[in-house]
Amino acid sequence: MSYDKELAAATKAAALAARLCQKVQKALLQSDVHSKSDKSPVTVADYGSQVLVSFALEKELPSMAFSLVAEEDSGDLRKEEGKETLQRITELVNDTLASDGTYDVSPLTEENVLRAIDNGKSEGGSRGRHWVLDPIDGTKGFVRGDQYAIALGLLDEGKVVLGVLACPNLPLGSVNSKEPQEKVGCLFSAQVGGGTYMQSLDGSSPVKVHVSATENPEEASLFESYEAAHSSHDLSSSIAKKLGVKAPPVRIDSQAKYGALSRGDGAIYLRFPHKGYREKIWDHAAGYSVVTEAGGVVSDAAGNPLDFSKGRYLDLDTGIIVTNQKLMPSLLKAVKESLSENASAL
Ligand SMILES: Nc1ncnc2c1ncn2[C@@H]1O[C@H](COP(=O)(O)O)[C@@H](O)[C@H]1OP(=O)(O)O
Ligand SMILES: [Mg+2]
Repeated sequence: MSYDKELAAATKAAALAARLCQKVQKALLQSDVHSKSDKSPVTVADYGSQVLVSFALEKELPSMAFSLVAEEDSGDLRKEEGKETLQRITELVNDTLASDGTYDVSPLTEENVLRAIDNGKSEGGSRGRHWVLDPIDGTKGFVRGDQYAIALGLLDEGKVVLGVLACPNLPLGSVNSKEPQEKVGCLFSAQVGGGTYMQSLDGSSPVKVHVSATENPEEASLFESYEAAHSSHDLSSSIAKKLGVKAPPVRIDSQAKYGALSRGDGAIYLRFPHKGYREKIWDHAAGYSVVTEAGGVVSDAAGNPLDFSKGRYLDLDTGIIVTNQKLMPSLLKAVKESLSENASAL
């Protein structure tokens, strides 16, 4: 089965949302120290991105039954204290739609905006089709001026069948390059059985990408979260040592890690959240599709495949590990040993 139409729609939707996020991040980084500590720009961009994805998907695929599992809901915006934020989101969404020019529509009202956000309330599950969206994945990176992603996947009968990752700050060349890179802004897209493609966010033609083919951990570079609060750096350091990985870990925010891995910038991604954290499907669905279609393998720490059919959360054994097919057996062995030796690292 082909998901060409859905993939084209998802690509348009994510690229449109990325424009809005870029606008907000630029203003945020130019603002003074006082307003940098203000959390509202990221809130406005988060909601705004969700509105544009929801709006664009409905416009592009009017005949598809619409279900969206997304991170934000409109509860806070419907309260008195959310009024000003709602106004700012509505303005930003309308500005982005007008400057983009793809959709010739009259400006959205605040009620349209609230409804578009609430489209994201679906619970997902193992039946039918569900879009899965993280409107800004990696909010900490977004605020710091680093990496973040707009991550959109599609589930069909509980399986991820396509994924799009818009990474506005990811260089088109390797993240390991020592040369300064002028071109930034990548969009990765994948559908089941169709491979993974990367294009520049400003619209170059897509090129097919593959994960690294290395069988030698000494040559492999390893990705992990920038934020130590999101994933145990101690545990990944112990795993890297066991495997014989030589290079220091590369720390990147968001699902941009999956994108960079899918084109072979690194060969391993380790994610070990601290005890009690529950992974959400929108934090992995798009990245999972992009990496697996590029030839990679994604599993939990026990080697089980990820199950996206259980609703908004992933039920996992401990962590998420990603690499190529050849390295997976030795990676799993190192993960199991390190987990039993360092259980307290989580
Ligand atoms: N305590 C936590 N442990 C693990 N992940 C977290 C935690 N808090 C937030 N996250 C989520 O981790 C993801 C990004 O992590 P990283 O950049 O480290 O890969 C984001 O989805 C982020 O949420 P959000 O999407 O709201 O930023
Ligand atoms: Mg996220």
